[in-house]
Amino acid sequence: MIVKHVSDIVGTKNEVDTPTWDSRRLIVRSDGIGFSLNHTVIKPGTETQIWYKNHVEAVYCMDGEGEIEVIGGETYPIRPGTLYVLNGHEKHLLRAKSAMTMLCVFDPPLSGTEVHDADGVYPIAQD
Ligand SMILES: CC(=O)NCC[C@H](N)C(=O)O
Repeated sequence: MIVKHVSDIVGTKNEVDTPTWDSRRLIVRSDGIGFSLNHTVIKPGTETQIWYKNHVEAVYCMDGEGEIEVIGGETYPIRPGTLYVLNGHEKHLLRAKSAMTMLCVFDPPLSGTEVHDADGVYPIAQD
């Protein structure tokens, strides 16, 4: 059994704070359970280009408002209760009108320290 509190993660290498989002990696690859889970805050007034070509990500919005634009596709509003799953590895733009608190699940799991590369991609974790 694994029990953690987000305060155990804040300020460690498994909190990744970028100009557009702050991600607390609650469950990581080394936990050995086959997926990872982040508590992520998307900063208000930001836009982030993302492409999880190596992962499937499920995102559940718990607070805040914004939108996701699939590049070459549709734009969907995000509000508390919205779930989206990037099961087609869609390139997208994530925009936050207000601070959005998101629960993010990744398969395969993140090692915990990943940041986006220039294309918005995370590598496949090796450690
Ligand atoms: C919702 C989203 O994709 N945010 C970008 C950060 C990422 N999900 C993470 O928490 O590592």
